[in-house]
Amino acid sequence: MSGVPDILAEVAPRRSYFLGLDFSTQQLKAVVVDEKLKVLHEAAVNFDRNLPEYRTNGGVKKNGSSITAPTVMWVKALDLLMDQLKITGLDFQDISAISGAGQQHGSVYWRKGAEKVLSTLDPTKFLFLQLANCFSVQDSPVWMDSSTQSYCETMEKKLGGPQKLADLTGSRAYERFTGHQIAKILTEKAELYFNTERISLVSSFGCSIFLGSYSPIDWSDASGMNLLDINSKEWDSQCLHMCAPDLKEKLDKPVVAHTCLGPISSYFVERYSFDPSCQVVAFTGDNPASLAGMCLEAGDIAISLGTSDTVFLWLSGNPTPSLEGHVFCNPVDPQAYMALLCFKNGSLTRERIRNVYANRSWDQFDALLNCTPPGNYGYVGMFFDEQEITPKIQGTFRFDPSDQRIDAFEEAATEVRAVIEGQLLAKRVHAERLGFRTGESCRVFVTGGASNNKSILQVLSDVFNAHIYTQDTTNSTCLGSAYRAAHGLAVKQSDAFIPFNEFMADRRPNFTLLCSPRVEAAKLYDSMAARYATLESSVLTQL
Ligand SMILES: Nc1ncnc2c1ncn2[C@@H]1O[C@H](COP(=O)(O)OP(=O)(O)O)[C@@H](O)[C@H]1O
Ligand SMILES: O=C(CO)[C@@H](O)[C@H](O)COP(=O)(O)O
Repeated sequence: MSGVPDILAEVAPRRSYFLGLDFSTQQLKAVVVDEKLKVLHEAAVNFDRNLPEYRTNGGVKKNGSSITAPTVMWVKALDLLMDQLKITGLDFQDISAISGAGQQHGSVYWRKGAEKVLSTLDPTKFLFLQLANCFSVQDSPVWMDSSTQSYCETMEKKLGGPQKLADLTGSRAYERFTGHQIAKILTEKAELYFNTERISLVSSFGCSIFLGSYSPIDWSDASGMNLLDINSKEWDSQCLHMCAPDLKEKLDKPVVAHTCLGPISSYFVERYSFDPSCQVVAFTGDNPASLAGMCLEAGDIAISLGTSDTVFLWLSGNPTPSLEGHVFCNPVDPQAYMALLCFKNGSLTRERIRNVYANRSWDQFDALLNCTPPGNYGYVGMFFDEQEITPKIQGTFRFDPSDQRIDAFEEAATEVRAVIEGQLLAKRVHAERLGFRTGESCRVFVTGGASNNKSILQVLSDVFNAHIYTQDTTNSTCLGSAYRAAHGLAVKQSDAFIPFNEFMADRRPNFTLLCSPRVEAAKLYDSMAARYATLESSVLTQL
């Protein structure tokens, strides 16, 4: 036993379930866990497939470098998701607390008067019909957007350079970070900005619907805006003023992520028979929630292979942000931080190559990957279909064994192995720059859609020379949200903060060892990582 009192049993002697949600790029997902935090139900609504009327591709709409998603689509997805959960036989009365997550950095603009609508929703009607007119900006900018370069330059310049901004907010200026997206809306659509009474992140937008009033933004997701002082955990007034007037009021005070914000809105009580005392715990970013779902410990590294690929780890002690990657406030420990690297060209790039070379089939893709040896006979590829984040670069770069740039590989299998090796070597090279050391004693925890693919995971194991672990569900974001709901409720019922790792001690999820590194392949990737780093630098200097 951990010595932590079983607060869940004390507060809720009957069934006590927890609902975790994830408003991610391509889908809205949910997981329900029981009092032991074991998964009972999972559900998902895919935006392209289940809501074709919004005409998204991969959950988003592209207009050059501006990338958005229709805000009301996420609301309609929630209507569908709740109905899906209902038909699993779930009794919503059993849910003691809810939390959730959202794709990071994306923003939602609530029109003046929208909170009134939120708090007086008619339970006989769908949410999307009632909230359709509540958004002053119809299409929310999302994390894939890269249209705010000039705003980024301005902020870095005014703050005394990129490192100064990173020291303050955890990151240098990034185009997808919300402060710059808000500045762009003010410049291009001022009347919409002035008609906005509240700006939410995707996470706090989802939370607001469950609360029936505006939810504050939690510290962890707030760290992805270039607006929060990650040391004081307050908005930085200089950064706010640089982006837009009255922004402090439109954002409200950020809160620590485990905050219980209040009971669920009467809409959900009346429409779905939730218990009126069911608590809503602040939602956070999808990567922070995933860190909670994987119960990461110091020394472990997590890799999420979702729409984006991300690499993240728990940071103890004082944060030392650099010009690459991000430092976010930790979602489960108010004193700690997490480091994150984001790669925009993740699953969608792999999918494109699968569609062209492997007949849209992951089985055929795997067969091609497995018929080529580690090292790909010396061929290397970098595939940045969209402008990459780490590092900032776009285009396709293929090299032969003597490092000469070539236009195409001769074999489909070479292209397939090149995309996987290139993506995974990039993760290793950039994680090492953050101070991470690969090696047999290191454990890599994987999650996200592509972590279903064992052939890809074997390459990951060899490239990182590390053992690869997965959970029973590849959806650690939802799981982390459900854990955070349970933890937030326990903290509310307790007199003192309960460390998350202690709280989870008797409830930790199962991890399965899926792949172990092969000695010869791992050796080969040591030298290939150095070669990849040199090739990447040469590409960057030639831009
Ligand atoms: N067997 C597989 N091999 C490789 N990739 C896969 C496989 N199954 C699903 N995926 C990828 O998973 C992606 C979705 O991952 P997910 O974590 O659900 O994304 P998000 O949370 O960003 O919406 C899809 O774009 C798909 O390419
Ligand atoms: O921009 C980032 C992190 O900084 C992305 O990781 C988004 O948070 C999207 O997440 P997925 O939908 O790919 O999980």
